[in-house]
Amino acid sequence: MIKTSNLSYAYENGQEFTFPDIDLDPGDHLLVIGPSGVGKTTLLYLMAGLLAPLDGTISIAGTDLHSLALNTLNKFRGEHIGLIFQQYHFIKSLNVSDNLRLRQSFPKSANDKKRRLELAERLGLADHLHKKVTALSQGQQQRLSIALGLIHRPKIVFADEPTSNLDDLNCVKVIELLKEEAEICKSSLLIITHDMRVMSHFQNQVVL
Ligand SMILES: Nc1ncnc2c1ncn2[C@@H]1O[C@H](COP(=O)(O)OP(=O)(O)OP(=O)(O)O)[C@@H](O)[C@H]1O
Repeated sequence: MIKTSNLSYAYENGQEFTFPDIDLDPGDHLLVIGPSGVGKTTLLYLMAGLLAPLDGTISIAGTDLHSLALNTLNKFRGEHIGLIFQQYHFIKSLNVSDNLRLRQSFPKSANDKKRRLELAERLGLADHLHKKVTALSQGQQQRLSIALGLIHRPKIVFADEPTSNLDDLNCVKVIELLKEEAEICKSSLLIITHDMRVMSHFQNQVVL
């Protein structure tokens, strides 16, 4: 499902990174761990096609990501990849429900209310659907970010520190939800973390 080969990246200031090869089958889970600043988020952005590699290749479901034209790449990402960002990407003028509905409508038009309610229920957001996103607590915003990454049932889920703002109870809930969703959708799951609470739940780990 995901295969990287000889990946490297350089920021404009000349800071360079080389990454170990990753080979993840459909339904597999992988944790990418390592100290702050080692390039974990950079690797995730490369695999999601948000950054272009200096060298090397990334293949997702047999498609060479960086051979795609920008429009096709955006459509491919929207359809197949679920991104759970460390920094939230919400439309601040919309409420929780409308943020989820907007994500459902891209790239294909879909308005699956049942799915929104089910996911909101499982993430403890059901009572907050009509709140502005700016009125949510940090933990609620993180759970909304997770819901936005999963709402369209992507084949691959990339999650960057999905539990960092969560208490122990919600941390376990989120890990279980990510695993359950991955199981139901046969999705591959790649999580970046340095949260010790997450590490014990996944055997397959790569250290950067
Ligand atoms: N847009 C950018 N321009 C220049 N340097 C950057 C940029 N983004 C990140 N970096 C630098 O690249 C390095 C790797 O950043 P990255 O966010 O990938 O690390 P990380 O392992 O995910 O860190 P953390 O665990 O703290 O989130 C850091 O030194 C960071 O300052």
